[in-house]
Amino acid sequence: MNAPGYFISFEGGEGVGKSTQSRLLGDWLAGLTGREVVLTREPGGTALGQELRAAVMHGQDMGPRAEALIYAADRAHHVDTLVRPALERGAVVITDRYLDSSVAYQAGGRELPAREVERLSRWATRGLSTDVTVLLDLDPEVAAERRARAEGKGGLDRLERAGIEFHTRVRDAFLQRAAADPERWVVIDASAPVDDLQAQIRVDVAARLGLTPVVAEATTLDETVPDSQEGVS
Ligand SMILES: Nc1ncnc2c1ncn2[C@@H]1O[C@H](COP(=O)(O)OP(=O)(O)OP(=O)(O)O)[C@@H](O)[C@H]1O
Ligand SMILES: Cc1cn([C@H]2C[C@H](O)[C@@H](COP(=O)(O)O)O2)c(=O)[nH]c1=O
Repeated sequence: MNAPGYFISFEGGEGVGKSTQSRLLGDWLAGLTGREVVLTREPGGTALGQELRAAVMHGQDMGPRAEALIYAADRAHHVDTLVRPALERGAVVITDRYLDSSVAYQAGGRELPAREVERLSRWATRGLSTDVTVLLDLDPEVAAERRARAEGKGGLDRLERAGIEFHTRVRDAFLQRAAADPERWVVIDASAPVDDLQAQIRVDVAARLGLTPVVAEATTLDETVPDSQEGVS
């Protein structure tokens, strides 16, 4: 565990519901734990990260190694300036994508060697791992339909343009990584409605972090019956 804080990531393809579920989980964990909750994302969780995001997703074409290095640079700066300081304050940090995205996209998708891609990110982050990673697993074609329906969605970015075979390799890479480390990963079938997914995510994340149902129940009771009203009939 990243004591004194908790570090949680959401992973999966584009449009699978990561930001929707991150927000809902953040609101719930703030109430449950009373801790500061920091919602962030990669790439683009910092001001420098937003510039790197624009370059890697909307800029000039580039080879897989340049792409991997830009994502790693974003991650290094994100961890140094935002994630680690927040964990040291005792916050719950929820990031929409982290290191596993690099292994899934740059190794699975772009077919760079997975060990090298992972080593690069471990070096960039000085070995900071998540406590829990939630994989929202969805058929890439279903996710693409969801994104197309989303209001205000512009044209496709560099990664979205990579094609169905690329996105199928990305999905398979996420599933393989999750299967290899079941203590860290929670795998959710993301085709269900938003509220059903959130209910399942809360149960699984609380269990992984050791936030037991007893704690959840006590929080609810405290909210329902404030101390000042105890004994009032
Ligand atoms: N369970 C769901 N069922 C149907 N639609 C959903 C579900 N969850 C999210 N959506 C919708 O799908 C779209 C993408 O959701 P969201 O932005 O949360 O996904 P994301 O994984 O963060 O996307 P991106 O990778 O593009 O940032 C939004 O329009 C959202 O309202
Ligand atoms: C962190 C990270 C991301 N990517 C890809 C995955 C997506 O195509 C975009 C990010 O956009 P989204 O709005 O968060 O879906 O970048 C990647 O290839 N490698 C990475 O390490």
